[in-house]
Amino acid sequence: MPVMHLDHVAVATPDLDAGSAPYLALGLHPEGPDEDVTSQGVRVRAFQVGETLIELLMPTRPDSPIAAYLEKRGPGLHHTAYRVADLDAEMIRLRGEGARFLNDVPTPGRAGTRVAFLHPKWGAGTLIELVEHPHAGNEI
Ligand SMILES: C[C@@H](C(=O)O)C(=O)SCCNC(=O)CCNC(=O)[C@H](O)C(C)(C)COP(=O)(O)OP(=O)(O)OC[C@H]1O[C@@H](n2cnc3c(N)ncnc32)[C@H](O)[C@@H]1OP(=O)(O)O
Ligand SMILES: [Co+2]
Repeated sequence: MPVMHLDHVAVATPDLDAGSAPYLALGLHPEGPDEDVTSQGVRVRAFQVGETLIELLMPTRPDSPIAAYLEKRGPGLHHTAYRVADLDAEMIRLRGEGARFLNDVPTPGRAGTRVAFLHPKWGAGTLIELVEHPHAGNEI
């Protein structure tokens, strides 16, 4: 089995600057400019830690899942995301294992990725995301 990589750990925050303070103090630097991911209603600021990113997520509209999360639970850890080579194949495989995806088909994520989310009940209390990065032969 190939080793699976932790793509990112996402943290919900009402304010990217306030949410950045601990990571800046730790000596991390933002990866490029903030990015709006309109399909999810979030603005993302990413900090690289080894092969993994810490992604701060701020809601950009009231119906954003992050707005709902902040309302219910306040700022904090929101999800973990795992890198897969072929998201469509992985969704079919996991559905065969009884997995419950929140989206029927992959949706656009940050940095040209395609992503899919699994229900927190299936994730034993945590929201899990799968991420496919663009690669050769996969560009539109
Ligand atoms: C930018 C992109 C990228 O990576 O590139 C992103 O990540 S965008 C990241 C933002 N996008 C997303 O999160 C999209 C997928 N998320 C969603 O569809 C939603 O947020 C849900 C996960 C379905 C939760 O919505 P909502 O709370 O309205 O649904 P619900 O009331 O049915 O929740 C079901 C149960 O899951 C719990 N729950 C909700 N959010 C949770 C979370 N983040 N971690 C752990 N548990 C969570 C609720 O408290 C509830 O538990 P109880 O039943 O025990 O009360
Ligand atoms: Co994510």
